[in-house]
Amino acid sequence: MSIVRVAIPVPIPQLFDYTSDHAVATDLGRCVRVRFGSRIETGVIVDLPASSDIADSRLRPVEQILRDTPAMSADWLDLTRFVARYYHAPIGEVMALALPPELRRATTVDIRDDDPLLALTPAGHTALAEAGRPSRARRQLAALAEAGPTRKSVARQWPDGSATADLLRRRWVYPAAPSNPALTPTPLPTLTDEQAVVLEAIDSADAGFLPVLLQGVTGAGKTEVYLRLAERALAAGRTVLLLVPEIALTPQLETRVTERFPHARIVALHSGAGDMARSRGFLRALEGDADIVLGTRLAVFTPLPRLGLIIVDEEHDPSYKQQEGVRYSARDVAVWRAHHQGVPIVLGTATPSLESWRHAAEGRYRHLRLTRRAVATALPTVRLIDTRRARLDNGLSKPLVEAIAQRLARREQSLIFLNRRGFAPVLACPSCDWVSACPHCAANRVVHLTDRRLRCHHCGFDSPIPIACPECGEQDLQPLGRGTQKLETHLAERFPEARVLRVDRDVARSRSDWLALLAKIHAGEADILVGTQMMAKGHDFERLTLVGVVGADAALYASDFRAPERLFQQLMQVGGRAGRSHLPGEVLIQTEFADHPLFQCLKRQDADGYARLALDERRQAGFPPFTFQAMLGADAPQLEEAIAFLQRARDDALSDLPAALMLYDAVPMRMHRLARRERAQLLIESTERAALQQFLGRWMPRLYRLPAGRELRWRIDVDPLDV
Ligand SMILES: Nc1ncnc2c1ncn2[C@@H]1O[C@H](COP(=O)(O)OP(=O)(O)OP(=O)(O)O)[C@@H](O)[C@H]1O
Ligand SMILES: [Zn+2]
Repeated sequence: MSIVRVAIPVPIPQLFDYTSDHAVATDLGRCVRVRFGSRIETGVIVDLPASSDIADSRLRPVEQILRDTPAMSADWLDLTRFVARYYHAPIGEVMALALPPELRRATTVDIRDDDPLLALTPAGHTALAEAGRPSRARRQLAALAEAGPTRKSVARQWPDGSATADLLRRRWVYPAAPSNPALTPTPLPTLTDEQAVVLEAIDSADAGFLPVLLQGVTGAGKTEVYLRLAERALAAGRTVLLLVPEIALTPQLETRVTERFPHARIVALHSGAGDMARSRGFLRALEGDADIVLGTRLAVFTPLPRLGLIIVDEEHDPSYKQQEGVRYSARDVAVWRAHHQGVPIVLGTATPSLESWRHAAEGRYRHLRLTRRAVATALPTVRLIDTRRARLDNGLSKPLVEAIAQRLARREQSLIFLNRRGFAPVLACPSCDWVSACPHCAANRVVHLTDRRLRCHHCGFDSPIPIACPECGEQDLQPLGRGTQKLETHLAERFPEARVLRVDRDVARSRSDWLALLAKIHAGEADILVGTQMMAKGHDFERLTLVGVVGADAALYASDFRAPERLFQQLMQVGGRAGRSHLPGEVLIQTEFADHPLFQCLKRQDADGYARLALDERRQAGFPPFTFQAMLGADAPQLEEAIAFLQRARDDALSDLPAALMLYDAVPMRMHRLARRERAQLLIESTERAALQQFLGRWMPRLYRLPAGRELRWRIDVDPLDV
């Protein structure tokens, strides 16, 4: 009988011991079914210790070790352990997050939904030419070379057929795509001088961990650099992990990658894919049956034997940070993973996060740049329209209206960026104090005119728009402010001849909606686009030459210290959609604060200038990246209860607080009520990351033992984004 130590997806930060009569060393990393309380759970075997602290008589036997699926590799176990340690999350919860749903449910996943043709890789041909020790694998390889591309099921029937999996593992053979004449690689574009320099710099670097910040202006051709790097990794028989911030960006990228590498095995993983597809992709990667894994944040947990390169596109994007459950940053985890496996990682962006920019400036990351666009001869010109002086007609200034009219006349596209969906952010009564507040959140409900409802964008609660004020009966309720629906209506009235298309989460509800919208825009079936940040990223529309920005000022003076950084990144990105091809682009930004340094940097499109400026401010204020933070959050039906818990946590911390640490007061969160729960926070700050980590390591176990009401929930967020 042996002891099996298991990580189980429960919110308790410990591992659990079971016994097994037949566990063997190769079961390490395997999924296992165990009884936990009265339930059966799927866990992962993380250790096979010689003994347990718990008496044998009290240990339960495992129900079943799932040997049909391969064990998780040691690398993968290290990865999840690191995430649990760094983010102070229970290891079982990290594994539950990292494992795909069907594995957690222990359903069988058939990853072989086809029976591929096997063919020799260049490495296979080399191996064949070398006079190696005769082995089953080499005999099978020779047979395959002789026969030409052969179905896997057929090759398995040959005398040395059992070595087929071995050949795949060694990358001597690969599943050739079906003989489809369309599947020839697209011709390579000639690299720009700057692209060539960047590739040279990464190539000439020693093999091993190499973090690169690739700062390239919008339209500089960063994707081409990624593809060339991937090509090299594939040629060396290594795999590539490519992360993107949004599901919306995966189809386009997948197409580009497939066109470039028609014979590579590409796995796309994102939350929009079904459970089964995700599970299949994960297992294929685990079994070494994927060359390129492409996906959003969660894909960072894909097991990848022979990992050779990691790319994080739009590294500054806040969606890399998970905001619930295990609050990890996929970008930061990716950097750790590259370091752990000793491979290069490329963080690409036009507007680096201040964290990454500082790492680069101080030499920890290699800073490579693309300063010119690949196709277009110039970056768009940026003009600021001072709305204190201009008269606005329905929120639009004269220069912006004229610029749109010009584009219409030239049959080019315009994009008006307004990062607020709905018709108006609030409905108000002119006669009394009534506003369309959400009864469950500390927020107003948004007027949605298309389906005539008031909807909370935080908890989803909605109801029909009232005909009269619920408080005083006034009939003339006023929608205040402006969202994309209202802007769309105005633009359609102002330009009756134009085809106006709104692109936000209300119209693009599903992935297929999105794809349909994108296809429409590409086909030139829209003249004026009204879009939220969904439109800001990554897209490349040939005839889009004007970007107008309205209603962006609020972020300048928001209480979140990161709001201006995000605004700058967003506006640079959305502006970067203009004039990417052969037509020159123009960006018009309406603002009341045209003299603000942020807008001045935008006007010059000076991401470095902005980074210096913002970092100076952060240094003076003692904010990250000059300090390191963790946030203890608590929520409960009553605010007092949440605060009281944090207060107890704070008192506990004070007994053990190192000098480098600073503890703030327990306070209500900025949005103190969400979905009927009151929320409070306690911020911990340190000038040294290690000191913060050590403290959290001691403090967290004590937090689990603090008295707390049944309704109270708490969580820790390391490197929080919203403070
Ligand atoms: N060397 C090249 N020769 C010709 N065209 C190129 C070259 N490199 C890139 N392109 C083209 O330039 C356009 C912009 O490239 P890409 O989309 O990779 O830019 P990007 O740097 O990722 O921009 P963004 O950050 O704005 O998304 C694309 O249409 C791409 O096909
Ligand atoms: Zn709500």
